[in-house]
Amino acid sequence: MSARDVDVVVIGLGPGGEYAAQKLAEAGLTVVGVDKGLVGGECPFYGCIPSKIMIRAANALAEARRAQTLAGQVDVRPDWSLVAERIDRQATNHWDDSSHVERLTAAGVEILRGVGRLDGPGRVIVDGTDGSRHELVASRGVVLNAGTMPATLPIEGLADTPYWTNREVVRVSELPASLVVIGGGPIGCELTQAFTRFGVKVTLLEVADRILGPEEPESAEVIHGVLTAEGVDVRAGVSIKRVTHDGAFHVDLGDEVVTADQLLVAAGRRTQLSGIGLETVGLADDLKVIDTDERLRAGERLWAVGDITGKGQFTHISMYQAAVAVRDILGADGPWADYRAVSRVTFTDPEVGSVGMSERQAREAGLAVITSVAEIPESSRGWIHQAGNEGIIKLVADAERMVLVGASAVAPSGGEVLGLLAAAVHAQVPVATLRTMHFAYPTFHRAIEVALDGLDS
Ligand SMILES: Cc1cc2nc3c(=O)[nH]c(=O)nc-3n(C[C@H](O)[C@H](O)[C@H](O)COP(=O)(O)OP(=O)(O)OC[C@H]3O[C@@H](n4cnc5c(N)ncnc54)[C@H](O)[C@@H]3O)c2cc1C
Ligand SMILES: NC(=O)c1ccc[n+]([C@@H]2O[C@H](COP(=O)([O-])OP(=O)(O)OC[C@H]3O[C@@H](n4cnc5c(N)ncnc54)[C@H](O)[C@@H]3O)[C@@H](O)[C@H]2O)c1
Repeated sequence: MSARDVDVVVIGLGPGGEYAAQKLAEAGLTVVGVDKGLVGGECPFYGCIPSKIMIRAANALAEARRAQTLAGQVDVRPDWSLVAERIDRQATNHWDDSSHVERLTAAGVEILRGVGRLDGPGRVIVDGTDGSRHELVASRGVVLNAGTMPATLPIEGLADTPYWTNREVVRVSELPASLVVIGGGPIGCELTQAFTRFGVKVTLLEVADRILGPEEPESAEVIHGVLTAEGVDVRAGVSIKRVTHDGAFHVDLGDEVVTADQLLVAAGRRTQLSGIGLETVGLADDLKVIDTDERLRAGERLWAVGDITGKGQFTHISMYQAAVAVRDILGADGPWADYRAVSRVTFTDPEVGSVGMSERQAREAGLAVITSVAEIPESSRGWIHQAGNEGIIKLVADAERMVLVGASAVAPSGGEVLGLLAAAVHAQVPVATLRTMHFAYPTFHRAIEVALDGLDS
């Protein structure tokens, strides 16, 4: 078969690949997008969107329960079928990617369904799911957006059990009475709280000495406390020896066995780069993460975007990087990638928003660090809010330049409060300037003013 000439091939149409393919086609380039699964990737079908629909519903239940202490009796009878139906019909269209395909096709992107692999600089072979085979030569180059899969854990017995990952949990139509969650990262914490609020008895197992390891210890402490108060059995520092299944799951912790109806493994992600032909473009064939420069270039006529770049496994990172790669491919003059002020939100309640460096990272970077923490319940808005007012604002400043290099906002709508702090870190606004701001009364973000005051002490 003779190779076909195109301008760009995008392998993997997750959020970043989808964005790049659409923008490049709209700019007039000949673009072929390749995906072996659902066009749109993890976020719309198995990640952000379905999980946030669960969380929205679970938070509505929590607010209804809080109403009892603030406003009067409420009869709360959770009904998961509303959540399952919303995910199935509204969010994923029964896990059908037609709307994503139509959007790309309308922009002029040709979609090939199948496995794509590199076959030299600018060259791609696609083994189509329909048995077809395509050889493509991309004159501008290839954008790689191969994304991640749930990590598999080498725990004895686990692989022989029908455990859930994020792929299965988004399809749950009936809730179990009890659930063990392995992994206290964002997925584990978000889903633990959502299921708990729907009445599931959840045990959360974390191997590290605390949940939400990369976040500030103060943030993790708030979430640990909230989950525990809601009835979750949170165990940090555990070592799982073995898992068995006989209708129920039995998780052996050495000195104790935890039993539940279902098991969710949310212990990180793994890239899927083996067999993708990295060695044909001069890269090692066993890479777990692909190194990129500030233009997202990974090699000759090769750009890499998204989870595979190791710069943060977030939809907004993937799309940010895709925009940078598109600028480079179209010959623009930047701006190029800058990761100083990456923001992220774990959508527990309270939400954990953070931006830039943690205190630990700032110290490890050798900065002259000063920090300050303000308590949300002690703010006027926190006091008014009462039930569900847990949270903190933590600021991390470089004392030499007196600018914020990192911050956390753990609060009701903490992800929204974070916006102000993200702008401050991104634009390196002097602390002195932030202190002259008007902080509307009584908002949650007004607690930032208190934390700014604390930076002197
Ligand atoms: C439960 C959960 C909740 C999450 N919540 C959030 C959130 O709230 N906010 C947030 O920012 N992020 C969230 N994330 C993370 C987010 O989903 C990912 O960071 C995001 O999808 C970006 O991934 P990506 O662009 O690298 O590619 P992915 O979305 O992983 O997509 C990669 C695509 O590449 C395809 N592919 C792979 N290899 C090949 C190949 N060789 N040939 C052809 N196709 C291939 C796959 O089929 C897939 O469609 C969540 C993730 C999970 C699992
Ligand atoms: N709101 C968001 O933006 C959001 C939500 C969910 C996921 N995500 C993205 O998806 C990624 C994957 O999420 P995740 O929570 O699966 O991964 P993670 O890597 O962030 O956390 C996994 C957790 O599992 C623990 N773990 C690993 N092995 C274990 C074992 N054997 N026993 C017990 N605990 C174990 C780790 O110590 C860690 O705390 C995240 O890093 C994040 O970037 C983002």
